[in-house]
Amino acid sequence: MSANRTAFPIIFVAILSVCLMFLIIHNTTSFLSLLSFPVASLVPFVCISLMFIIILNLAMRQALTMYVASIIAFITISHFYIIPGLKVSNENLKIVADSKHLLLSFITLLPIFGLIKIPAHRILKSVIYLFGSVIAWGFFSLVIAKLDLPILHVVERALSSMGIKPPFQNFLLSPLQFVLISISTMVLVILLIKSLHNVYLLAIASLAALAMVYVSSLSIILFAILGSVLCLFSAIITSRNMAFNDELTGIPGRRSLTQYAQEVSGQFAVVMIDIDFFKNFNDKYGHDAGDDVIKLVASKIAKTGNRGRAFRYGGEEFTLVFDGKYIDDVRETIEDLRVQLESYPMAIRIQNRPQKSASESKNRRHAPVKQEIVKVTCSFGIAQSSLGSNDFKAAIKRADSALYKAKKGGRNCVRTVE
Ligand SMILES: Nc1nc2c(ncn2[C@@H]2O[C@H](COP(=O)(O)OP(=O)(O)OP(=O)(O)O)[C@@H](O)[C@H]2O)c(=O)[nH]1
Repeated sequence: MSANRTAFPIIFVAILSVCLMFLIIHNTTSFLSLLSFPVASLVPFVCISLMFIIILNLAMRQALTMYVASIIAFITISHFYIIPGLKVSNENLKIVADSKHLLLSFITLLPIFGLIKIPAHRILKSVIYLFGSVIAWGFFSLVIAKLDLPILHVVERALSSMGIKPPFQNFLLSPLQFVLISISTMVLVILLIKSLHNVYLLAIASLAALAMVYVSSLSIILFAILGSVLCLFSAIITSRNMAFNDELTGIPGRRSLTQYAQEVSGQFAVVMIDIDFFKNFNDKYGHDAGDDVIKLVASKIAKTGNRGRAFRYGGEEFTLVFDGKYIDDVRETIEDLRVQLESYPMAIRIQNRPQKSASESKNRRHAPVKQEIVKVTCSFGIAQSSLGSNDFKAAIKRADSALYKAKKGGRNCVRTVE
C-alpha cells in the first residue's frame, strides 16, 4: 500500500476533528461569532478556489471530483447570495433553496455519483454528467424539502396513536433526514471497503452532515474550505496515480521505477521478469486474454515478500527491486515466486477467435465468453549493485543479461549475474 493511501485516513480524521472542534466551539460559546465578518469576506475567495478546482479537474477529466467541487461551490454561493434573497421575495421558493435541504440532498446523492464511472477520455460525457447531476441535485433538494415536514407529521401522528411520545424535539435530525443520512453512510462505507481512495467521499459527506446539523455561515464556510481541500487532495492523488501507476495492472510503472532508482541505497538486488512464450499465448487466445494474464502475473509479483518493490517494466516484463539486499538474500524468494506462478491456475476469459469479417467482429461483442484455466511460467534474471555504486541502469542491464541466460536455459528458471 502506498504512503499516500495510508496517509489519507489520517488526514481525514485530522480534518474532521478540527472541523468538529470549530463547530463545537462555535455552538457553545460566542467566541467565534467575533470572526463572522472576516470569515464572510472569505466567501468569494472560496468560490474562486472551487472554480479553480473545477477547471483543474475538467482538465484532468475526473468527473466525480468535478461534480463534488461544483456542488460545494453551489451550496456556498446559494447559502450566502441566493437564499437570503429568496427569503425576502418568495416564501415558497425559500424552502427549495434551504441550505439544510441542499446539503441533505448532496449527502444522499454523493454515493450514487460515487458509483458512476465516466471513462477518462469522454470529456463531453463528463460535462453532460456534471450538468445532469446538478439538475438531479436541485430537483432532489426540492423533493426532500417538500416531504420533510409532512413525513415528520405522519411519523409523529403514528407514534402518538400508539401512545408513544414523539422524541423528535430532542433530535437534531428529522426522520427523513435521519433515514437518508443513514443509507448514504452505509453505501459510502461499502464504497470505502471497495477502495480506500473513496474515504474522501465519506469525509466530504461527514463535513456536509456536520454543516447541516449546525447550519450557519461559519459551518458552510468550513464545509466549503475543507471539502475543496479534500477534492484537491483527491485530484492530486488520482493524477499522481495516473502518472506513476501502470494503467493495465495498477502497479507502479516505468516512471515510478526511474524515480525509485534515485531513492535506493548503494546496495540493492534487482530482478527482471519476463512471461514465457507470451507471443504464442496472445496469438492463441487473443490480446484481451493476454491482458488478463499480464494483470494476474502483476498481482502475484506485487505480493512478493522480502520487502521487494514491483514495477511493470513494459509489455510482458516486470522488475522487482530489493533495497539493501544481496543476490543471496533474494534467491529463495524469487524461486518461491517462480514456483507459485508455475503452479497457479489462471482463469482467463476467452471469446471466439479468430474473427473473419466485419459482421463477425460486430457479433464478437455478443459472443459468449468462455472461461479457461491456463498455466503461465516466467523467466527471472537477478543482479545486484556493484560494490559501492548505485548505478541502477547498469544493474538493470546485468539483470537483463541474466534473464537472457534464463531464456536460453529453457525458460521457467532463475539465473543470476554477479
Ligand atoms: N496482450 C498484451 N500483449 C502484449 C502487451 N505488451 C506486449 N505484448 C506482447 O507480448 C509479446 C512479447 O513477445 P516476445 O518478446 O517475442 O517474446 P515471447 O513470446 O514472450 O517469448 P519469450 O520471451 O522468448 O519466451 C508480443 O507479442 C507483444 O505484442 C500487452 O500489454 N498486452
